[in-house]
Parts: sequence; C-alpha cells; structure tokens
Amino acid sequence: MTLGMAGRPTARIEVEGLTLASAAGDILVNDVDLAVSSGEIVALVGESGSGKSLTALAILGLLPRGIMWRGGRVRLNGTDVTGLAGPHASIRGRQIAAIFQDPQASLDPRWTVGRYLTGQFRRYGATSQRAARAAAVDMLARVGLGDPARILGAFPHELSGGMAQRVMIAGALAAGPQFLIADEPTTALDVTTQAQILDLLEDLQADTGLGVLLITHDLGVVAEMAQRVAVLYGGTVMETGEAADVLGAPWHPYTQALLASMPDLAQPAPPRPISGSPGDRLAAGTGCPFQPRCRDAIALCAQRPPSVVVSGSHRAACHRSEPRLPHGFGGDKTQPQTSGYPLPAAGTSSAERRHVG
Ligand SMILES: Nc1ncnc2c1ncn2[C@@H]1O[C@H](COP(=O)(O)OP(=O)(O)OP(=O)(O)O)[C@@H](O)[C@H]1O
Repeated sequence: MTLGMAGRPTARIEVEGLTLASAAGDILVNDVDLAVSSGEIVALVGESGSGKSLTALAILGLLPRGIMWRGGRVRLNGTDVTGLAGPHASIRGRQIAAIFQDPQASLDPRWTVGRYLTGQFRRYGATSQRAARAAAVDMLARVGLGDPARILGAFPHELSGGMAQRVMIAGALAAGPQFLIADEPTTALDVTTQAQILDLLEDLQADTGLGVLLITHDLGVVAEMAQRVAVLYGGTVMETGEAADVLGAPWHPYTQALLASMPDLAQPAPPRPISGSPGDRLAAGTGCPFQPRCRDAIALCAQRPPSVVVSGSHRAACHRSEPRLPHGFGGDKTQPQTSGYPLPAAGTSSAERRHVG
C-alpha cells in the first residue's frame, strides 16, 4: 500500500474486465475496467439501463438473482474479492459501504433510527450499547442532523427524504469504511435537498479521505464533484478519464450527445435530447452499442466493437473519435465540436484540484 494524501495509506478498488449477463444470455455489463482510490471521487455516469447499478452491486458482492458473472475481477487493496461469499465478504462489507437512491426503502419501517444506528455501531466494534449510542449521536451531528435524541427515537416514516439519506450515510460510515459507493443518492430528493446531500458527501469525503464511487445520470453533478469519470452506454465504457478532460473536450459522440442534452443556463440554445432511447443498442461484441443512435456512425460501427483511442488517462471506445485537447489548449477545431461542460476548474491540472492524493 502506498502513502497518499496527508500521509494516509492509499486504498484502491480495481475492477478489471467485469462482464455480467442475464439468465437469457444477454451481456448487460461488458468488459468494464474501473478503479477508485482513497481520496478521490470517481463518477460512473450514463442513462437508465447502462449498467451503473449492476457494476456497483458486483463490487459490493450483492448481484441480484438471475445475473450471471461472465468474467472479470474485483480487487480491494490488491486482494481478489471477486464473488459473493468466502472470507473476503466481511472485509468488503467493512471497507466498502454503500448508499442507494431511495433511503426510506432501505430502512426497516419497524425500527427507530436509534435501533438501526446503534445496531450498525455494535456490528462494527462498539463494545456496549452505551458506546454504540454515543457513537450514533456523534455521527448524527457529523451528517448534519441536529437534535440527535429526537432523531434516534424517530421511525423512518417520520423523516424527510433528505433526513433519511443522512441517516443512511451515518449508518454507512459506522464501519469506518475506506470506500463509499453512492448509487444515485439524490435522485429521489428535491433540488435543494439534493445540493445539501451532495455538499455533505463532498465534505465527508474531504474530511475522511474516503474513496467515493458516485453513480449518477447527471453530468452537472459530475462536473461539480468528480475528479475522474467513466461514461457507460449499453454496459460498455464509452469514455473515461479526468472529469475536466472528458467533460471539457469529450471525444465520444455519446458523451457529446449527453452534454448537449443537458440544459445549459449560460447558453440560449435549448438542450437537444439524444434521439432514440437507451434501449436502442447493438448487442455487446457485435459493434458499438451506441451505433443505432449515433449521428456520427459509419458502416464499421455496426460491424466491429469500437477501437479504443488513448491519450494519457483519457480513453474513448469509438471508431470515429480522435484525441482532442481541452478548449483553450489549441484543440483540433476541425473535429465536429460540441461545447464541453463549463467546469469550475476546466483547464487546471489534476494536481491543482483538491482531493487528488
Ligand atoms: N435482476 C435483473 N435481471 C435481469 N436484468 C437486469 C436485472 N437488473 C438489471 N437488469 C438489466 O441490466 C441492465 C443494466 O441495469 P442497471 O440497473 O445496472 O442500469 P443503470 O444504469 O443502473 O440504470 P438506472 O439508472 O435506471 O438504475 C438493464 O438493461 C437492466 O434491464
């Protein structure tokens, strides 16, 4: 293990060649590579059905019935933790925590917050009920929930969506994990609460040096929070790299189309939805999954899986993509340009941005 930010050891999740299929044999996640280190936020982005949640569940060892593991490995700090059972399950449970879209549904309606949280702290090392309760009170304050006595006595239906998600975050952090997988953690919340929960996640990540895998369909959230991003379509990584590079100068037509489909308050032009639906895709291995919806497609795109274009850590799987430099760096202006997302730190090097260990 190497030393990272502030001398803390750097932990790492590595996913290599993850391939998952349905019982009917359809490839749902195709040869996905992904890595998350402590101290960074990595975003996994894509439309509904692109394979984001299955990738997360595979890392957690929580794949639903009917999903078949066809290939690939998950490593945690160099140890192979692939699969569901065995001695690694508890290591993974302790070191990789997760929160999901619908916090109310994740909480048992019959249990008070206190019972849930003290149970979490007991499970992860508190030696007495009293110590567990004290830890729960501290953690509630840490996740921004004042009046802990009242919250501990509340049942899930008495909490707002934002409060319930804060409780879930408190429960997830009880184990003192190295990683947090946040699967669409704000999708079910109103806009103001979304921003508050994302701020909280960012603060906790900065304080603790957690590695965060943030699953979202919202490129605005990626631009605000993530250092690195992987863009999925049809279970395949279409483009990956530093968020500033991928969103500032996207190479892949799918990333470009996703960006163009977002409302941009600074531009008078209305957002352009991507034609077709996420269900329109070529089967994995036959060609580029995005070919049926791609405005740049050529015959080859339906015939052969996309070739990978690489420049540094920036990669795109596309027969048509060529590396382009971010705006302001003299990029190739002869390529069809889709304006990149107005990143807060566009053009700054990764070393200049915070959180990067
Ligand atoms: N239990 C299951 N059995 C069969 N197919 C499934 C199952 N779970 C997911 N799938 C399929 O796998 C594909 C990827 O699903 P996944 O839930 O990972 O997508 P996602 O990107 O997380 O989408 P969303 O944003 O809607 O959650 C989809 O085509 C979905 O229909």
